[in-house]
Amino acid sequence: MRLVLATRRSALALAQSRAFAEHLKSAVPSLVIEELQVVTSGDKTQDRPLQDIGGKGLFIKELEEALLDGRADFAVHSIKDVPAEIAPSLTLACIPAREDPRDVLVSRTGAPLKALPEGARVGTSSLRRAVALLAVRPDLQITPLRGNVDTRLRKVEEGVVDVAVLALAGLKRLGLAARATEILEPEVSLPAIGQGALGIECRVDDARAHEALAAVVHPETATCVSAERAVMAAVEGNCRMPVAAHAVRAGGVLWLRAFLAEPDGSRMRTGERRVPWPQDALEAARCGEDLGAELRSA
Ligand SMILES: NCc1[nH]cc(CCC(=O)O)c1CC(=O)O
Repeated sequence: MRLVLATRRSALALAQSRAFAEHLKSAVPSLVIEELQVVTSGDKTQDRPLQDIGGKGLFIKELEEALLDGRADFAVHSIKDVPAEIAPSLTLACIPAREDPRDVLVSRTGAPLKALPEGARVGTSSLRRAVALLAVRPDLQITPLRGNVDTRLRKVEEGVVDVAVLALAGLKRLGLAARATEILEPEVSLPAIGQGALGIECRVDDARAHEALAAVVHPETATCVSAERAVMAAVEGNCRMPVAAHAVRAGGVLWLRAFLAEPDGSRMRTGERRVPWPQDALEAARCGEDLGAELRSA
């Protein structure tokens, strides 16, 4: 069987798409995977904060078009970039095992968060990361920092910022984990919804793709991501609201933590749920919906 994989062209997108393709091929040896590289709207506007560009799904729209017009059979996304609602004839058929979901600091001097000098410039365009770090270190100066992982690392080296906040998963996939100077535990920086996980999207009615992708579904990750994404849907999360949700399996329990704040970082409210491990993704989603509704109305 032959399937065409659609991917963005950034170094990170190619690394994770190719690693996923290898993983899928080892699970389904008869599979031949071809790669289709697609440029998305999100890739064309590296210099502006995403929340100013507006619009959801900036990193997936053109990939979805390739699926809809049959140029590709499945698309590999960082599920963090996939909005709550996707095109009706498309589905997230597969969530494979998650990479480390934590954020990290890359600081030029190597100083950890606690030891950064007063007023240090922290590069991040993520409202979630800004809110989390300012809660611990209100003196820090948050500076917008977008672009691919290598661009952001370079801005630290050049001294444009003193420190950048990145996803450890992205660094690991690029073989750059050694650049992290501090891992931020979820207690300090609660990961983004779906961080570290991939989402594989295909046509609802494509039985061949579904059958192949089923071989690499990771049920535990899928359950956690389902709970996290339900928080996003319930708070009607858009890029202007700092929002985080992170679920883990702790023995027989799903432990879901989340926060929501106003766009200016004020009124940060946090919440959590510990429920018996859900039977399926739907039950996990109900838990996330419930927590999201609580945060929204708080
Ligand atoms: N915001 C962009 C983005 N989307 C996905 C990742 C990599 C981490 C992941 O796969 O969740 C990154 C980079 C980052 O946040 O540093």
